[in-house]
Amino acid sequence: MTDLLTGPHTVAQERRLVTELPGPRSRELAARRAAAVTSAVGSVLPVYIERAAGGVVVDVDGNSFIDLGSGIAVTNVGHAAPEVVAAVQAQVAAFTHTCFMVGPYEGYVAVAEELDRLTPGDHEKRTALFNTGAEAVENAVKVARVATGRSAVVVFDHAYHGRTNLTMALTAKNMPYKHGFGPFAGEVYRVPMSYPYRDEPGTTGEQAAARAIDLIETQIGAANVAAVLIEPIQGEGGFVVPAPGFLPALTDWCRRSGAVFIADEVQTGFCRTGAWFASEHEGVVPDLITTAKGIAGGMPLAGVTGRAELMDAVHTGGLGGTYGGNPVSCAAALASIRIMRELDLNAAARAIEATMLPRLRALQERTGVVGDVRGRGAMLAVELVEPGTNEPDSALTNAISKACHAEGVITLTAGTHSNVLRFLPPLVIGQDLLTEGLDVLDAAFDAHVGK
Ligand SMILES: Cc1ncc(COP(=O)(O)O)c(CNCCCC(=O)O)c1O
Repeated sequence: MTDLLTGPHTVAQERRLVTELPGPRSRELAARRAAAVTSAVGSVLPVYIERAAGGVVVDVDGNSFIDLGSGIAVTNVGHAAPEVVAAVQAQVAAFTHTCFMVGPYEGYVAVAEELDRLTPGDHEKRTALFNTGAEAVENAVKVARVATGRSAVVVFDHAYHGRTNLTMALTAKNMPYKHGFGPFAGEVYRVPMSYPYRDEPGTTGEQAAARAIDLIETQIGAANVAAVLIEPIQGEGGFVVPAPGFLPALTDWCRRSGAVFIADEVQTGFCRTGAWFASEHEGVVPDLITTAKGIAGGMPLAGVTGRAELMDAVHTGGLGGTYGGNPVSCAAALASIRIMRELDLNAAARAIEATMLPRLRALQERTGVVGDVRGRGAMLAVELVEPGTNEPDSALTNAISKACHAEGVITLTAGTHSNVLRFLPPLVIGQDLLTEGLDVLDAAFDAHVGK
């Protein structure tokens, strides 16, 4: 566990509340927001942020929060990591944008070399860079369709892949992501996920895969499948870790049927789960892999990396976009990857798991409302249910999450039934700060369970 980030913190690594929440300046900003920003965009916290570093976020009224959300699995290297800041400052002063499709630059190539090197598999790879996870997923599907000449895309229950038209079609949960935004893109087919907590007890990964494959073969036709797209650990769907054997069985089927296996590692990538990519935990080598979030220390960057013969099957000019692989984001990514390597943030994520899992399991023992504890590395979750049942308890989940916010700890929820508390701390968070955050979580459970 690294206590020291990558240089002196610009913000004290402490939880400290100095006003009521929200404080006066946050309240002023909330009033301005109501008059300027659509209510269609929500926010989890009632406060407005002024600065952040390491594992701490400070609001405009001087309140310091322990961050167990990392801006939804983005600031893996910590907020405002000094090396990232320095790299961004140098690049932004050199040039901010040329459009790689107009005037190419080394940073894009260097990030592509890193992604080709770091992603699973020792085959020849190629990369294309974009801005957001949804954009990466959209383009991975484009590549798979051109490379196979097929159109069907197979996705899973509880999946989340983005908010664009195609990625809404790929995403499972209706509210808030899809409701009212149809019609959605066609040729998208959903099959059951391996969800050990909610599957028939004892269902193996192989059995769950056979269930999905039977539906693919009987209702879609293997020869029509361009891609099977899956998150190795489902993120917004509730940190669902498939049973061992599920992912390898799906990749084997893809190899046999000529479909492209796409791993969506937007949320699981870049040391988050204790490996560079979550696919590695089961020895899975994706044909294509999408990345974003943790790649660039908070700067917007996303990528599709995959087998050279698949990526290069697309005609020149078929992939691109104005900002894809922005040079400032690429500089941030190269600095972030250097931090991950030099600080061994894979080991840091595994150390976070070793600290957190016993505490989460103790909550399960003590409270009777934790139906499941799951995840890998620093991507962990508890699924909350009514005592003695597996009935989702979204109200309790929301109450506990908000109670943590009120005590200066940022937590996030997830799940198809909104009954999952998920934890995504920066991988560089100090042990003491993490432990203090878990103490606040314990107290929130005590204050709300059984009430
Ligand atoms: C696996 C996986 N694929 C794709 C995406 C989409 O990435 P973008 O960068 O948000 O487009 C995500 C983004 N997850 C957080 C969405 C938050 C929200 O919009 O409410 C993901 O987790």
